[in-house]
Amino acid sequence: MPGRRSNPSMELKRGVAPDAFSSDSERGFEHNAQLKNTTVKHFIWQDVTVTVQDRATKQPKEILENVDGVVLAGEMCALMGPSGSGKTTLLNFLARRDNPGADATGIASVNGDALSLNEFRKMSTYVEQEDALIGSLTVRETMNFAARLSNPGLTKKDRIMRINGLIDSFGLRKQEDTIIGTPIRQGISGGQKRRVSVASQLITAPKILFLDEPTSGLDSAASFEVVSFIRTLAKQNNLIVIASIHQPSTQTFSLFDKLLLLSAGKPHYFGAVDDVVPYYMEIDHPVPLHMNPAEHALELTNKDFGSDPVEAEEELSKLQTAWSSSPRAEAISSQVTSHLITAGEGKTHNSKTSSHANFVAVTVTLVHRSFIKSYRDVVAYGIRLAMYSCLAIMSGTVWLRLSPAQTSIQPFINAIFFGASFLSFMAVAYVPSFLEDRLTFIKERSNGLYGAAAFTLANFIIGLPYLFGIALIFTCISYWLTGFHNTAPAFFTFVMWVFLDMVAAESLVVLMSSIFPNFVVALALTAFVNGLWMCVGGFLIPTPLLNVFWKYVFHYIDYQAYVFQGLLVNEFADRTYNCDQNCHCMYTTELADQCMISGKGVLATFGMHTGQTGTWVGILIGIVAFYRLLGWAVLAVKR
Ligand SMILES: Nc1ncnc2c1ncn2[C@@H]1O[C@H](COP(=O)(O)OP(=O)(O)OP(=O)(O)O)[C@@H](O)[C@H]1O
Repeated sequence: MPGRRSNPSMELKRGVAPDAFSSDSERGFEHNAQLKNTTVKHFIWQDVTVTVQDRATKQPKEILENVDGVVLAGEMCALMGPSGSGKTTLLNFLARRDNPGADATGIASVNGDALSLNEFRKMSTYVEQEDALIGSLTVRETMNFAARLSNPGLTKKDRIMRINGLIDSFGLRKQEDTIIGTPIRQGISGGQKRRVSVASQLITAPKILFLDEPTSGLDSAASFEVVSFIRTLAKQNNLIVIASIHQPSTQTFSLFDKLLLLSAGKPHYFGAVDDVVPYYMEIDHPVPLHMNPAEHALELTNKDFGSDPVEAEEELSKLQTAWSSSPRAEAISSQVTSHLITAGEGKTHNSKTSSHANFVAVTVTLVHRSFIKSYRDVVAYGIRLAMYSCLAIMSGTVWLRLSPAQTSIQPFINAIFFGASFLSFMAVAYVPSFLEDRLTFIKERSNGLYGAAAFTLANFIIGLPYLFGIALIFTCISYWLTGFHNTAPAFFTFVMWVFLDMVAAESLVVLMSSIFPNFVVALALTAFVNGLWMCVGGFLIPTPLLNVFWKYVFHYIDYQAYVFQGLLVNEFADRTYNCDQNCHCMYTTELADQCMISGKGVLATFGMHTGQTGTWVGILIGIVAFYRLLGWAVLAVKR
């Protein structure tokens, strides 16, 4: 119907919910058949109580007390309450997400069934408050990767159909090829980002949708728009939506069907949004004329800023008693109980068609996604490539065209040490990029998309070609400028050592940032550890002189030491250097009578011998594997 096509955002600004103005075909719902919920009739929770240990008194403290609720298919329920009232705690309980340090009791059931976590995860999804989107991907790519990660078994045709349906349903057609946005590249708006977040979670066709503050950070027009799109989809497909929400405008509030109002962990209202005004009338706290009922409810339950805390506490207690003793609360309680009793007649069956995420397919998808990110996002590798190129030019021009004379021996050694340790040191530039990827991983793992193994493997694989490229460019620039051993095998051996050095340095960054996922801490500790490796690596103090503690505890596990040794052997093993005109030799070797110094003799002063390159490469690969495996274990265990 081309004549009727309307611009959703314009309509929304005029305050019309999307379902009121556009047909299914216009908004892409004909592609969304898979979203239809035909199995889940209701979602119920009863007597939900969550206890934590009070930090001050060390006594158990209830942060949620006997909360009940029921949401039927096609309904949207808002969780509201002042800050700290327990909204997130309840949402986490309902969505069966971990809340470390909290003990929870109560029932949360789908059609009255106690589903296994696996079954429940398949039919529900949780959209976090903060968007876990990758800034350098376009809207369509984001949806595509979400589909591939959550449902690797889906055919390409089905995947494209689902994506098209959701892109249309969420009014993102015009932005489908726009990137989400990075700190240096403008992308889509905040409201559109929220829509992409929700849409990408819906690709798994969940029947129950949990949203943690879907409108946070948005202005009221954008909030209304986001909630409208969700409502339309929920109504069209009979989905259950439960969303915590802060201070909705009257318009946004009216898009919800039900409200659960909490204060200090206790219920203050549960029921239809339309009944909020009558309820407050019944308890003698009528909503003032022209006032937003949501605002009124929040004002009554928020006593944080009252002048008299004791009076405020009493007032709150009266309001809570008014609710718990009201016939409405009783009706809800019996409705919940009756739903639970009648359950079991029609057991829930998971209608989702997705197969279990296949490890190889998921890893390939993650590598593909990281690849796009790595070439579009200069922070990931672009800046580092530029930095290492500058470093190579600097190193090559500082140690410029060293002659094969004995006076060049020390500068050669210095150039090797500088190259090996500074390259390792500068790997800290990878910390921000890894922390960003880790955050995406944490959020996607919480939604059951993939685990630490796939993430670790993909992260390792995607780094290799870039690190090899950096090693090659660094060597190409600096190798001949400095005048290192001029043979092809020596050149490629140099590339290999620089590459292995960078792989090990990046693995260390991954390990440190996994243990301490904080930018400053990870950066400081990685720099500290690299500083330690520099000290005990054999250059600043020859290994034979290093005291036993540092030698036996750290030197042998120092990846920089193997790189330094490898590069020294590569440079000196097959070269000779001229002594001065008077045949005074700085190093006495077997070639002294020819007024020359053998490179092997130089190595001997460092306590090094040739013929061990293979062993050192093996050890270095072992260290890389150790860092990566430990990093994987940390990610797997730490939640
Ligand atoms: N694991 C925990 N250990 C100790 N206290 C906790 C824990 N989880 C939540 N709390 C406390 O319980 C209370 C409710 O927290 P919750 O995050 O659910 O509130 P909220 O309504 O979502 O708040 P906001 O709107 O500010 O996000 C807060 O006082 C919080 O500090």
